[in-house]
Amino acid sequence: MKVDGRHFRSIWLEPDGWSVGAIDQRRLPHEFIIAKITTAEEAGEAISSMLVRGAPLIGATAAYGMALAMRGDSSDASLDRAGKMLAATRPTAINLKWAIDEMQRALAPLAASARAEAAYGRAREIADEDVEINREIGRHGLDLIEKIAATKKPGEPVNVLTHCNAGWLATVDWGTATSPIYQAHDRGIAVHVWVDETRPRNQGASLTAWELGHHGVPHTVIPDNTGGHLMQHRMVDLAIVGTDRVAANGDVCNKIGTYLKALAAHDNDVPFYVALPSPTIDFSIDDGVRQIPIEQRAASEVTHLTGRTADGRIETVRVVPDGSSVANFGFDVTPARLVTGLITERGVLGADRAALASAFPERSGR
Ligand SMILES: CSC[C@@H](O)[C@@H](O)C(=O)COP(=O)(O)O
Repeated sequence: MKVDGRHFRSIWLEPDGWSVGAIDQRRLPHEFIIAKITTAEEAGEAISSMLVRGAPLIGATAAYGMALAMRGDSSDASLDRAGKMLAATRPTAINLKWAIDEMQRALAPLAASARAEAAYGRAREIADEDVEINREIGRHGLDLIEKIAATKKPGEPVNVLTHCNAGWLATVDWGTATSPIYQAHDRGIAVHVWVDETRPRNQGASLTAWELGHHGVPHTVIPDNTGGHLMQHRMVDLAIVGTDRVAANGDVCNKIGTYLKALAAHDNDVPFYVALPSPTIDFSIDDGVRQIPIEQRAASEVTHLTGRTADGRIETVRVVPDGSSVANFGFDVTPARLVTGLITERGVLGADRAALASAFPERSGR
C-alpha cells in the first residue's frame, strides 16, 4: 500500500540481499521509522516488542528470522534453536507456528550448506503468498460490500465496523479485514469505516486510522464502547474483523473486545464477518473458547498512554491510580455461532468444521 505516494510492504528483504526491513509500528502514527533486522534474535525481539504485529506479519517475520538464523549457522541445532526461540515470542497467533513449521519442513531435509539460500527463498514465498491470499480475500469480501452498496441511495456509503488493525500493517500487504474495503474504495464504491480505537494499545486509533487515511478511505475513530449504540441505530451495515486463530469448529480468536462486538452485531442483525488467510486456521483445535491460549500482556499497556503533545513531543502518561491492579488479556474468542461468515482466499465460508475442511482439505488432514 502507499505511504505518501510510495508503495510499501510491511516487511521486505533489503537491497543488500540478506537483512530485513520493516516498518516500526510502535512509532506510528506519529513517526514513520524503518527498522533493520539483522539476526534471528532481532526478529524475535521485533515480534515480542510489537515492532511488527498482526498474525500474518508475525508469521512472515518469523520466516525471515529463520532465514537470518540459517545465514549465521545452518546446522540442525541452529534450525531447532531458532524455531523454539521464535515460537516463544507470542502465544496466540497460530501463523507464527505455521510459518516456523513451513520453514523447518522445507529446510530440515537439505544439506546444511544449502539451507540459507533455500530459507530466504521460502521466506520470500511466504511473504508473497500472503499478499496474493489477501488480494483474494479482498475480492471475495468485495462481493459482500457490493451487494450492500446496491441497496443504498446514490452517494450513501456502506458503513463497515472494524476492530484492532487487520490492515496491511498486520499482513505483508492489503490486510485481511481491510482488503475488501480497499478494493471497494478503489472501485469507486462509497465506503466509510468505523474504526474501534482498540484499547489498550490502540491499534485501531493509531494504525488502522493511519493506513485508511493514507489510502483516502473515509473513516471515523470511535471509542471501543460505541459499536453497540451504532448498531442499534442502523449505522453499521456490516462488521469485518481479522483473527489470530480460527479453531476447526469455526470459533474465532481476535483482539480483546471482538466478542462484545459480535454479541452486539448478533442482537442487532448486523452481519459479522471474519477475514482470514488459511494459515490462520488451527485444525488441531476443536474448541476455540477452551483451547486457544490467550496472551496476557504487560500492565503498563493499560496503566499508561502514549501520544503526541501540542508542541510535537511524544510522551507517555499514567492514567490509572498508583496501586490499582490491572488485567490485560490480549485476545478473546468469539463462538462460531456469532459469526456470519469467514472470508478466506477460497471464498466466503460458514464458520463450521465441514465448511473449513472442505475448502482446505490439504490442511485439515495434517
Ligand atoms: C490480519 S491481523 C488479525 C489480527 O492479528 C488482528 O486483528 C489482531 O488482533 C492483532 O493483534 P496484535 O496484538 O496487534 O498483534
